[in-house]
Amino acid sequence: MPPRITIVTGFLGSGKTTLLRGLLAAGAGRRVALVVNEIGAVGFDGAALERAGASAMIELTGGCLCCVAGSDLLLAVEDLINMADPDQIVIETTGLAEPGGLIRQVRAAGLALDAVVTVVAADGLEAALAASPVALWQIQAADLLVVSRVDVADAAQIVAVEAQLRHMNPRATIIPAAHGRIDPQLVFGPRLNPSDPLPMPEHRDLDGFSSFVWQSDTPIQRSRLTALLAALPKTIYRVKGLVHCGDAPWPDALHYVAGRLELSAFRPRAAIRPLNQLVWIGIAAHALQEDLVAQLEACHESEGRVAAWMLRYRDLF
Ligand SMILES: Nc1nc2c(ncn2[C@@H]2O[C@H](COP(=O)(O)OP(=O)(O)OP(=O)(O)O)[C@@H](O)[C@H]2O)c(=O)[nH]1
Repeated sequence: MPPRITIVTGFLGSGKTTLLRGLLAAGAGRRVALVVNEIGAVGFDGAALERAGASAMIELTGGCLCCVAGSDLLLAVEDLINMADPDQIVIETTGLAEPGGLIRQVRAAGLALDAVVTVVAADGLEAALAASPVALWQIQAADLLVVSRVDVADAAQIVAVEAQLRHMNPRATIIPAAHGRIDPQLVFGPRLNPSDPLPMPEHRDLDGFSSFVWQSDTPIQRSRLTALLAALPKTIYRVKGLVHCGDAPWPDALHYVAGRLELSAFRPRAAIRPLNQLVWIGIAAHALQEDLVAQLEACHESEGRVAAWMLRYRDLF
């Protein structure tokens, strides 16, 4: 049997990867393979998704699949079938994807599309809608709307967001989720055969967003980095990656979404080099690259502290 396709979309940092990790960890009752599309030239979500139980995974980095011809996607789907013979293939879009383009590509390839699932952060809808028209198109294209971060949003906020979503897309089922913990049957059970996408306005060149990657091989002073992130201009919407801080042996996974920062210890299976790898995404982010890189370089630990850090943790490298 050819695998069935589910598209998981949602604006930058809305919780797509977290949802997938939750679904995989819960055991979807089927072999699930993943195509993960990333805007940045470096992908970070793959390792965590493989650990969560994906039967196979292909990361397509450096741009949005919806903006280019379908060959990359179709090759990835073919590869996954050869690698793992999955029952279900989930395509995780970038946060800036226009899902209509992908729906058309999947249909044109004769693949069976079960559902378009759009993730919306309960405390992030306003910022997403203000940042790009794509956020609304993603909501309108959904068969299922998963409202993430209900564990941190307050009850009134959740009710208000659900009402807004119902207004924007009356036909979609709305499912609340904390850390992606929902019954996989809710996502993989229904075969909804999504309707053909509405013709969307022109969507090109990521609608003014751009990205750059910053890498360095010197540990960072945590307080300086958090101060830098706290003072970021609003046009930088999403930062993600791994950093080694001078106060810890292990890297931290860094997630910054519209002013909200999360740093959490991440135990890698092998040493990570370069030590710091961050993707920066925002409106004309490339224009701020030089300035931000200079600020980041100034976050490095001093030579003396780097030497002490290397000595202390040398067995790990
Ligand atoms: N508390 C809480 N945090 C969440 C939840 N879902 C996602 N997050 C956090 O939100 C941030 C972004 O989550 P991701 O799952 O990486 O978002 P994404 O949509 O895959 O991000 P992009 O691929 O960059 O667009 C991370 O810091 C997550 O830990 C949730 O349900 N509860």
